[in-house]
Amino acid sequence: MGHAASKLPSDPSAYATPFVPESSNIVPDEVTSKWRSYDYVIVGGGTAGCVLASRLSEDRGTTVLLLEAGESNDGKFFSRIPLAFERMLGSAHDWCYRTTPQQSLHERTVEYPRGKLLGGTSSINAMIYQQCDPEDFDAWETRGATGWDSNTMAKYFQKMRKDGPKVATDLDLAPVTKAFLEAAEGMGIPRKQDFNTSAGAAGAGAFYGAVDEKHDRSSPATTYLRPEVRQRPNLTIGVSVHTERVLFTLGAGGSLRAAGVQISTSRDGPKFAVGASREVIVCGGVFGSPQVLLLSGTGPSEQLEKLKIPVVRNMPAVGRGLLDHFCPGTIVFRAREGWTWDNVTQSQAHAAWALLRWLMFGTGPMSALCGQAGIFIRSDDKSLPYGPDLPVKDTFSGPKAPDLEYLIFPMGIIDYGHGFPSRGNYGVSVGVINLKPSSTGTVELRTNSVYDAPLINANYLADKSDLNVLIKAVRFLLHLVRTPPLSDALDLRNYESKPENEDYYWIGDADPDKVSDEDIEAFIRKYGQSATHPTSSARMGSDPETSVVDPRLCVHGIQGLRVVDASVFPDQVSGHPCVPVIAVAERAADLIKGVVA
Ligand SMILES: Cc1cc2nc3c(=O)[nH]c(=O)nc-3n(C[C@H](O)[C@H](O)[C@H](O)COP(=O)(O)OP(=O)(O)OC[C@H]3O[C@@H](n4cnc5c(N)ncnc54)[C@H](O)[C@@H]3O)c2cc1C
Repeated sequence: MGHAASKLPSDPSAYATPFVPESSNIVPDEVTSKWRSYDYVIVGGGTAGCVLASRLSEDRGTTVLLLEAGESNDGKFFSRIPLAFERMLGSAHDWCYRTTPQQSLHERTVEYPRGKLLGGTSSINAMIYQQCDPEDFDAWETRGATGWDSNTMAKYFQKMRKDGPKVATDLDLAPVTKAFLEAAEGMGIPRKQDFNTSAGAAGAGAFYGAVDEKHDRSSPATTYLRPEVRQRPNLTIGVSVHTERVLFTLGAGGSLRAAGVQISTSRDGPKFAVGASREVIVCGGVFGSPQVLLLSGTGPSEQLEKLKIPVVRNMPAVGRGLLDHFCPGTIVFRAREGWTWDNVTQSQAHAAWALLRWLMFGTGPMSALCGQAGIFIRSDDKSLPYGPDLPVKDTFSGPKAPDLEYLIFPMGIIDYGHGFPSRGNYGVSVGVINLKPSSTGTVELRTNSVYDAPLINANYLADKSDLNVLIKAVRFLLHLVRTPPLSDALDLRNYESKPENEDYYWIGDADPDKVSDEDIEAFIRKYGQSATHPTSSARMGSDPETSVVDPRLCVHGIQGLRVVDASVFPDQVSGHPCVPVIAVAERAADLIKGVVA
């Protein structure tokens, strides 16, 4: 039964059974029958996990246990402030993953922030609210994800508007952001009032934010798990607890069934087990979910055998097919005084005043998004100045969906937020994002412990097409920033090639008609980063060789085990993935409840 008395317990003895593990992941029925048990055990209280915990516990006769490795989101001040989300990055509430050294990036490792608290990455993200392009979901359906087409997803986008994150539609914009949108319009890119309609993502406009009426972050943790939901007697939420592995029982004819999970609060601390009479639902995110599956013996057998993990089922696709939105870092353009919001990063007095305004009135820069606006275009648009015709693969979701995004930040952001222009220097920063990459990466185990981060090889730019599309995209941006009225806001040089004393305003200072592809390529390789939207490491599909879960999100060949989070995306989305993750979890809840077939 769920534990009504103590909410958000961090001691597993409040809701689980002490357990002495053996090496096998398969446990006899006489052992599992002694465990404390819930109808559903959800592994990972992140974006998707919060949605499922809320929906599945709506029926008071159903017991649900949600297990989150991080702490509660309550009282995390910087998580609440829209403009200050980056203060959460690198904190105790970030898993602080990094990629393995990337061959294409001079062996650099790349940061991979992921939320480690209730709400998961939706508690540390930039709060951009975007449903992405309807063609994304029709492409999923075509790829074998039956039942996930755009019409179906539209119903869940609608449903989440009621109980999910609140949506702010009129957030403040800096003058330079407005100038960007006008310049884009001047180049023939249609202006968008709302990215969340059936018209799709292509166009230029200000983003809506997952921000509530008080201008606080609004996330699955603050909405689906609002206080009255947390008080439900049939819902137990365990925090600061790692799920180490799923445990299985064998049924008639050797059929495998997920029986529960093994959990702990530290590497060497005591272990506990907890049973799931109906299902274990893994919502650990794009790195956490494949890690838990691999530790449970469900993954590529040769990888598991090397780490002496007993193979429960050989599943070659676990941790394969990772897709990420890659960008050449943030490109900083020298701006003139008065157009940007640099004073928030450059002056403590200004930052303090902005914070006070946010606290007292919910207004001012702190109440606005950091990534304020987006320009979504297609790399095959012949009307736009992309420069030399470099070969690029057709990875579009459909005939209208974009494959490039320009994300506008109204201040100088150097080296991915590790620095800002000094006082008196101003900047506007742009993330140039390849939305539909061809290169795929892997998530593998480093060790056989959940306390060691997995090996994440994003494999950036392995396919030349991904490099070419970004070279074209950067050249287009260099043209765009020289278009009025944006050009009035900026103070750009026009260098033909990289200057001797390269500074953080390179490559923005490059002449778009003269800079070489090689100079742009060198910039991309030197500064390239993740746009932090990885997906597809435990893909949905019908073939167990190339996918992990079927279209009902059930793990192939195992009863009572599902995966629900960004890892199941069959392909990348042409935009920001958080809202699609929530909609996927909404539909998963209906699948589990049997409301839809
Ligand atoms: C810096 C940043 C900014 C972003 N900005 C945006 C944005 O503005 N808009 C947008 O749409 N998207 C944005 N994203 C992406 C988006 O937030 C994610 O794609 C989405 O939240 C992922 O949801 P998820 O459920 O797949 O995983 P998560 O939300 O990461 O949930 C996984 C949860 O599982 C827990 N967990 C993992 N392993 C275990 C284990 N073994 N035991 C117990 N618990 C475990 C984790 O702690 C976490 O809480 C951003 C991402 C980052 C990092």
